[in-house]
Amino acid sequence: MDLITSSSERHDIPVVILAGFLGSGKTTLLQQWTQQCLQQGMKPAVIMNEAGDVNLDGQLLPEDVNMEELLGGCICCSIRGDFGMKLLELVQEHQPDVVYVECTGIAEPMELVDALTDVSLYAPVQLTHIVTLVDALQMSHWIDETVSVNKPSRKMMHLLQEQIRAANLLIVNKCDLVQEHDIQRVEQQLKQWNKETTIVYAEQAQVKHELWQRSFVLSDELSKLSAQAEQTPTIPPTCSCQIDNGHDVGCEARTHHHSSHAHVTVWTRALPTAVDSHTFELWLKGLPQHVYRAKGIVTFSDTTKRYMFQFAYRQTEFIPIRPQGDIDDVIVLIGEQMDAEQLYVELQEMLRA
Ligand SMILES: Nc1nc2c(ncn2[C@@H]2O[C@H](COP(=O)(O)OP(=O)(O)OP(=O)(O)O)[C@@H](O)[C@H]2O)c(=O)[nH]1
Repeated sequence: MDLITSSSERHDIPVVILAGFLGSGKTTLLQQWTQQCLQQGMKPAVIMNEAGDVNLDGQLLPEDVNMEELLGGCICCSIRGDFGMKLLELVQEHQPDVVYVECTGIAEPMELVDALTDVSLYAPVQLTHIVTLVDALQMSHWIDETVSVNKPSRKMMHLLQEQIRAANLLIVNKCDLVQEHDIQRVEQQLKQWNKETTIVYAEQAQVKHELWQRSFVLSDELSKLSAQAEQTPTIPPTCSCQIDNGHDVGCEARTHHHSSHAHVTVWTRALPTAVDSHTFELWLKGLPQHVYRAKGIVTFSDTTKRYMFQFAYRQTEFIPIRPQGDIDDVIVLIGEQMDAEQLYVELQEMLRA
C-alpha cells in the first residue's frame, strides 16, 4: 500500500474510539459492531487496550477480527507511543475497512487525538468518532446527592466528565437497570457537560454500527468540542502521570496516575486452583466500593467448567468460556485505595471455611 499520498487522493480508513468508564459496556458494543461489520462483508480491525496484563476482552470478539493488543498500561498516556505503532501495523498488514480502538475504562479519549493525527500524516486513517458509553445506573447514582453509597472519588468523577465531554456520540447503556426519571436526570447532566453531542439509549449496548457511519467528520466536531471544553468548568485535576508497579510471583499490581485518572490500581493475580462458585460470587459481591471493576477467568470446582467473570458497579456475570490460546485462570481488580492482597487473603479464607 502506498502510504504517502495526499489526503485528497487517498481513501481514509475510519478510526472509531470507544471510551467510557470501567464496565460501562465498551466490549459488549464492540462484540456487536465487529459482528455486524463481518456480516456485511466488511473487514473490521481492533486495537484492544487493557490496563491489566491479560487481554480478557479480546476473548469475547469473533476470531476472524484482526486485533492488536496493548496491555499493562493506558494508551492515552503511558503507552501512547505504542498505540501509533500498532495502528500503523494493523493498517499496513490488513487494510481494514474500519479500526475500532477500545480504550481502558480509565482513559481520557481526547488524549488520543494527537496520536491519531500524527499517524494520519503517513497512513490513510482518519479519526471519525469518539463514542463514549455511560452506565446509566452508575451515572444516576453518582450524580444523585441523596445517594451516599458507592460514590466515586473526586478524581474519578473528573475522569468520567472528561470521557463524556470528548464524545461526539454518547451511548447511555444499561437502561434496563434504571427508571425513566433516572434516565431524564442522567440526560440533563450529560447535556450540561456536553451540549453538542448526539445521545442514544441502549440495553446491552444494542446500537447499530451504521450510527457512526451516518454522522459527521470528526475534525470539525472535535474543534467545536475542544472550544466548548475550554469554556465548561471542570473539577480540577490534581496528580501527574506515572505508572508504579511492584509484583511477586503470579501477581502484578500497577498504580496508574494521570492528570485526571486518579491513583487507579490495577492488580492481576493468577488463580492456581479451581474455586467454589458460590463462595467466589459471595466474595465478588462483597468487594469494597472503591473496587470499581473486577474481571477474569476462573474454573469452578462444583461445575469443572471455566468461566469469564465480570463485576461492574456491583453487578456480576459469569459466562462459560473456552479461552482462545494459552490463558491461565486469573483475577483482575481495578480500583482506588484498595488493598488487593488483603482482599485475596479474604477470598482464600472464605474458600477454606
Ligand atoms: N444489565 C446490563 N448489563 C450490561 C449491559 N451492557 C453490558 N452489561 C454487562 O456489564 C459488564 C461490563 O461490560 P463490558 O462490555 O465488559 O464493559 P467495558 O466497558 O468493556 O468494561 P472495561 O473492560 O472495564 O472497560 C458485563 O458483565 C456486561 O455483560 C446492559 O445494558 N445491561
